[in-house]
Amino acid sequence: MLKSMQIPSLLATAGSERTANGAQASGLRAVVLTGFMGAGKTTLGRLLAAELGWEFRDLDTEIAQDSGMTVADIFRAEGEAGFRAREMEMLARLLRRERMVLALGGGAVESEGVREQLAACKDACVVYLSAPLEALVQRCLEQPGAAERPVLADRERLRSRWAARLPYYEQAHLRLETEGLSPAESLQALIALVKQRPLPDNAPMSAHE
Ligand SMILES: Nc1ncnc2c1ncn2[C@@H]1O[C@H](COP(=O)(O)OP(=O)(O)O)[C@@H](O)[C@H]1O
Ligand SMILES: O=C(O)C1=C[C@@H](OP(=O)(O)O)[C@@H](O)[C@H](O)C1
Ligand SMILES: [Mg+2]
Repeated sequence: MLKSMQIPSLLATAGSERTANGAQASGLRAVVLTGFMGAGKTTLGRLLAAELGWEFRDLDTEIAQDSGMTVADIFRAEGEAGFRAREMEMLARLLRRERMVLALGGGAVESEGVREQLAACKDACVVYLSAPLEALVQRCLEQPGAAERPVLADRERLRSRWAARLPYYEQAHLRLETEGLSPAESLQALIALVKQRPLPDNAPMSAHE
């Protein structure tokens, strides 16, 4: 179980080898980013990992490499259920790793098995990156390959999906609102947020509010 000040001490001297070792010594093995599509999990995850000197893993990328298919191809060939099963299985493999920043896919938390794994992983800190749905969609549409995002394509269901996932995102330990921020500003805010918000234990965010 994490004790207070362990996360702040991890990020206070982020970037050095000493930092990552110190974080390991304190028992924190991973930072996991969650939130809807376009929240910045992949973008900020990579930046945060570089800052910490930790490895960066992206659940979608790992699944694509493992299967030899794109995420869109998996949706087409196996349906969403097939993709969700792959997410659960890949998460179990990745959560064994140390000194890792992990970006989840936006829908991973829909699976109970994913939520259970995150809850059981007491030495990982889960951060929810939030923004209004309209801003998230806008960011996705501005990215190359927007048409390849299967969940984005199903525009009619987007708001209900987003609403259904919110309670799951809110099970994270920390939350960062990114609306109106650049990725660089979000990264600084992410570091500052974690530093300023010591947790008495690794209980979900909702337990502290
Ligand atoms: N404040 C911000 N934080 C993170 N990403 C942002 C922000 N503002 C704009 N963006 C852009 O939004 C997109 C987020 O995409 P991505 O990192 O793939 O999100 P996700 O992995 O959560 O779907 C990127 O193109 C990024 O540059
Ligand atoms: O919201 C979703 O259900 C999905 C989000 C995507 O990841 P990002 O949130 O990183 O875009 C990817 O896992 C897949 O297209 C499904
Ligand atoms: Mg992503």
